[in-house]
Amino acid sequence: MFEKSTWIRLPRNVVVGHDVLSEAGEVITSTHLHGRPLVVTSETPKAVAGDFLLERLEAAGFDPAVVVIEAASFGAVERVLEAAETVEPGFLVGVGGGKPIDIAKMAADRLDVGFVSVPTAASHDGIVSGRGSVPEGDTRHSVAAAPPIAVIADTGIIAEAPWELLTAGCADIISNYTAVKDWKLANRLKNVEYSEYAGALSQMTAELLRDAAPSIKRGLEESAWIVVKALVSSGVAMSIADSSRPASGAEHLFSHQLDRIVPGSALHGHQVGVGSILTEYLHSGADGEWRAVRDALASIDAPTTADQLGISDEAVIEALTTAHQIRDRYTILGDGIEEAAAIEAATRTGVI
Ligand SMILES: NC(=O)C1=CN([C@@H]2O[C@H](COP(=O)(O)OP(=O)(O)OC[C@H]3O[C@@H](n4cnc5c(N)ncnc54)[C@H](O)[C@@H]3O)[C@@H](O)[C@H]2O)C=CC1
Ligand SMILES: O=C(CO)COP(=O)(O)O
Ligand SMILES: [Zn+2]
Repeated sequence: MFEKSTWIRLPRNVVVGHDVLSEAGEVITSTHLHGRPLVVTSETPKAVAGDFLLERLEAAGFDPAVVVIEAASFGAVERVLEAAETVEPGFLVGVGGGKPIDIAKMAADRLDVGFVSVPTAASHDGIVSGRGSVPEGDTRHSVAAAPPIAVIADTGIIAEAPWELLTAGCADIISNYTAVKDWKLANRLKNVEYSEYAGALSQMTAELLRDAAPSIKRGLEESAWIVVKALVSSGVAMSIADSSRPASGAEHLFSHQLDRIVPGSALHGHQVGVGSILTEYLHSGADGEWRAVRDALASIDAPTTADQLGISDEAVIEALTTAHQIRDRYTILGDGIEEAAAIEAATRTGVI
């Protein structure tokens, strides 16, 4: 008897383009979300988009409230839940980079209300995904949550964000190459469930972005458009898989470990990009495809070395040799690699 079943939860409205934040009231109304919006944001995103969004929501007849968070932590989720006790929101809106969006997503899930994603930077592929990524002690959780009901990505705002945030988003996408390789490896060696559709979509997204690299230029709104579309596509792959596996392998474990060892040194996307060079080397060897990964990163101006990340060689080696401990996710790192092997990989690829 056939007993398999699956739920694929995807956003209903994905609205991308110039000045679309002006239409926020209309976009949200069309999703049939009701009640008070609770806007979850951080300081800069509030200034560049949050305050304007509050105005637009009021103009559309909503009575919004706002909570400002600083970090991606379970404590921040609790702060939003506390704010929700008085606001009694009908839905949550995450405005910002990956951190406020993840917090709003997880808090909405806990409150069992809808969630709207308003990225102010194309810096990560959590814009659309049904996951939250949160550090806790010496581990990093990939928390299941509902994906946004609507995404409002204003390319005017995103194009004005610092260029580094856009190159970080590109690198987060380029890292899909190695994430998919790790996922396939885990399927072969550990019988981890693998989705051909999610894997193919994730890989194709990285390929399309690599091919579009010549059109991705500083200060060009068209570039924000290209990158946001790729981030949406990558997030959909995670929703199809119901896991961050299509977009997060050993290169992400490496980055999560750097967040612990040298917190705040570099952007998530930049760290996973450099991690991808290293793990591609571990997958395919000295004559393998690590140069293609490095060149793809360099072509969009993303860091390819520890120096460019602003991270010491020692931190890179420590992160690479301990990344497998971050979570129970089988990757090319297996049960851990020897320090000598890590030094060899980092030296041969020019990362250190
Ligand atoms: N849930 C998921 O599937 C995914 C989650 N993530 C998570 O997202 C986070 C990384 O995202 P980031 O956006 O790099 O972090 P972030 O939210 O800390 O943003 C990075 C910086 O950009 C600033 N910023 C954002 N928009 C700006 C604008 N328009 N102008 C000027 N500054 C602006 C923020 O204030 C912050 O200082 C990590 O915690 C990562 O684990 C990343 C990928 C996928
Ligand atoms: O960053 C992610 C995908 O780009 C997902 O993060 P996790 O590794 O926490 O699942
Ligand atoms: Zn990522």
